[in-house]
Amino acid sequence: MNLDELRKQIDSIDDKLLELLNERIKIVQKVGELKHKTGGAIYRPEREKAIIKRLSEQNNGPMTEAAIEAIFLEIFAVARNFEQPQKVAYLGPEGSFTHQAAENRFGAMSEYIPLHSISAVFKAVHAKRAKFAVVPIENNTNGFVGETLDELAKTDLKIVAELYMPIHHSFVTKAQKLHNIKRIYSKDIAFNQCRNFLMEHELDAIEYIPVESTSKAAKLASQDPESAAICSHIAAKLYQVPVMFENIEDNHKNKTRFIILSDFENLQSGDDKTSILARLFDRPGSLYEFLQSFHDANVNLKKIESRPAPEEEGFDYWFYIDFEGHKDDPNIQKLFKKHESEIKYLGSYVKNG
Ligand SMILES: C=C(O[C@@H]1C=C(C(=O)O)C=C[C@H]1O)C(=O)O
Repeated sequence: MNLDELRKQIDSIDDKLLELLNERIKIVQKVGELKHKTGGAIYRPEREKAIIKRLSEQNNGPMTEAAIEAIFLEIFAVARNFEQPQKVAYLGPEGSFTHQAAENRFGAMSEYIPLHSISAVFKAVHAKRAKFAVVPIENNTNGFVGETLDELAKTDLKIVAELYMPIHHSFVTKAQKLHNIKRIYSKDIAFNQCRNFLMEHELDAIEYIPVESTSKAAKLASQDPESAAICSHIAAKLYQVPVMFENIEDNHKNKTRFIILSDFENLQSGDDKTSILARLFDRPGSLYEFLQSFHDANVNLKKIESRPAPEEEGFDYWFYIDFEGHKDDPNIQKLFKKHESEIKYLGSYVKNG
């Protein structure tokens, strides 16, 4: 078959796909009307997860599970906007890794509000200027993000989803040759994460200019042809600076975990994670006794991080804890009842890593 014939076949499949997508959206709109009457949440990650799982199980290829997920996450994100326009606040600026994480879940059609600090992102959702907040919570090289933990201690918003994103850095420049570059813009952390690359390319002797974000670095590099930036792919695209080298980070397993918060709670998906803050008395054995209850309830702990409670008197600590299961699981309900006065519930959400 020749190219024209093959393309004709593609066109006719696209016609059918479009018709089916329109039919799907019409039904989604009816779901939206029902939710509007009952006050139900528009974003239902546990339902989306179930759809992807069902499709992946019956899939005969050549589409992979990752391909199914990529396409359907965008379909869901578009669909939600037909139930109600979706506004998403995230830690900016535009082109940041958090922006990438937000677009992964909320797609091309949602409205995005970049904000300059994590606390501003929380505030925007409290003030109902946005429905969702997207912020980083931890990175496998740099640890927990303190400002996010502090905001979690104060907020009534709930974590409704998590996602892990590989953090890749690109070396971008308008210069034609490496030896024409006189300075490099980036964020402190990013310079650190790319040390080997900088040394190997003999770029360790030129000027490094740290700026507050990697996307600002890309912007500066777009205005200065004798410079380069270390930034994300999305920032390079945004400011139209050519990529000279990709994936220049020392640790290719560099990953950041992001959380999405909103003003509703998820139902059980069967494969959930729950996050809490536990405020424990400053006395011997209090953490041990608290964790013993998790063991007794057969709950698998995933993470624990201590944090001084800033507004409390004395030396009380908050412990941020992630564990497997959902708030409505009977064993976890029992555990919550037993430790009611010590626990601040932060949310149950589909486990993603
Ligand atoms: C249509 C719904 O609303 C949203 C859109 C979905 C979809 O496009 O299938 C799935 C879950 C929700 O995030 C629903 O809740 O079923």
